[in-house]
Amino acid sequence: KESRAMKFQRQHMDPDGPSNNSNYCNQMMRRRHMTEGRCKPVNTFVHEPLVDVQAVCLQGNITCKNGQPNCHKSSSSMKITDCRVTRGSKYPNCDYRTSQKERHIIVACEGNPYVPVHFDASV
Ligand SMILES: Nc1ncnc2c1ncn2[C@@H]1O[C@H](C(=O)NS(=O)(=O)C[C@H]2[C@@H](O)[C@H](n3ccc(=O)[nH]c3=O)O[C@@H]2CO)[C@@H](O)[C@H]1O
Repeated sequence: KESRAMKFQRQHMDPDGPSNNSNYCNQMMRRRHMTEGRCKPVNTFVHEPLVDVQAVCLQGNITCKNGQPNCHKSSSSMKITDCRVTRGSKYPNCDYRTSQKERHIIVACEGNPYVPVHFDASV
């Protein structure tokens, strides 16, 4: 069974990216298995080293969207790509808009070791 930490890495880590091709999201959402059963509506990939994203768990504590107190905001902005499903997208042919950004990320952390398990938002 996939751990929550590994699920976070499968869904949100791509240190080697970004590739500024407009098909990045169409390819990566499939490759990382987020188009099975439904087209995941929104997903962010982070293009920073895993250790840097794991270090966010040690940074500023803030409240998550779901009210839990275990979210943390990165102190610096990070290279990310937002994937958002298009209006014309029809499962199983999931179609995404690819948007490259530099944002502070907000992740929820859990466990021992205390690592990212959920991507809350970018600001
Ligand atoms: N505090 C917590 N502590 C611990 N765990 C917590 C906590 N909170 C939730 N989980 C858990 O995480 C799991 C999960 O999948 N949550 S999810 O909201 O649906 C994920 C969102 C995110 O993947 C994506 N998104 C969204 C915005 C964006 O900019 N970029 C972007 O990628 O969209 C998804 C839907 O919004 C679920 O099991 C829940 O229990």
